[in-house]
Amino acid sequence: MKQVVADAAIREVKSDMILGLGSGSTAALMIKSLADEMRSGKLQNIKGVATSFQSEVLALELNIPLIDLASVSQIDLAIDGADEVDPGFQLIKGGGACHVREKLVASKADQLLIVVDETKLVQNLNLSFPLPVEVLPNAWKQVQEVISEMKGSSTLRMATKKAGPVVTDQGNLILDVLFDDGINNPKDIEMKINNIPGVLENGLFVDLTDKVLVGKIENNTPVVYSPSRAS
Ligand SMILES: O=C(CO)[C@H](O)[C@H](O)COP(=O)(O)O
Repeated sequence: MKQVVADAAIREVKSDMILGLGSGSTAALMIKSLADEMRSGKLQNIKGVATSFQSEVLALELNIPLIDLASVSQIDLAIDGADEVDPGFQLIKGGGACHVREKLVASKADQLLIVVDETKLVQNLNLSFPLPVEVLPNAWKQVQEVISEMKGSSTLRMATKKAGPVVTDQGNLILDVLFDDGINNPKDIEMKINNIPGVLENGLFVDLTDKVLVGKIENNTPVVYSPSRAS
């Protein structure tokens, strides 16, 4: 499912574009498909803007030319994965702890294209997938206390192949937050969390997404569709 949706995303790319290169497993497949199209000459003069150390390393390995976020005034198209997508195309991202740069790139892009498999579509955000919140290392406990006053329970994200917490590309920590009733007003929660001292950014992407491509299995065959945004 991820491969077909990654391939479908590349069909939206045109030569001479500056592209935001997302993070995560679906975005990684998209970056590989992009490299294939560039190698075959079907896409020319593409420049990528990485959203993470992961996408930067992959693009370098695949000889996709990169430019720094600070040196571009505008990005034509950003393609990225997501952890949850609601019917209004509001998102939770940051399962890979990359949401700070992902949001910077998405905000600078003319178009944000999200690539997911069907399991990521939800009616209400945050009922099962916790909202990632990037916090300064010495502020995590204090932020956790404020979030609990907002009726959110949070856990410090721990690394799996390192003792101790996950450290982001910016050198910060991640709190994964679940609200008792999920998130019904993403715009409000996004602002309230970002207003807590010590918070750098959270994984709510509000009113940024232009199009979603969804991969699903139909009659044992992976297919892609693009749902309409609910108003
Ligand atoms: O936001 C992200 C990383 O911070 C990813 O895009 C998100 O976690 C989806 O990843 P995957 O395609 O592996 O399911």
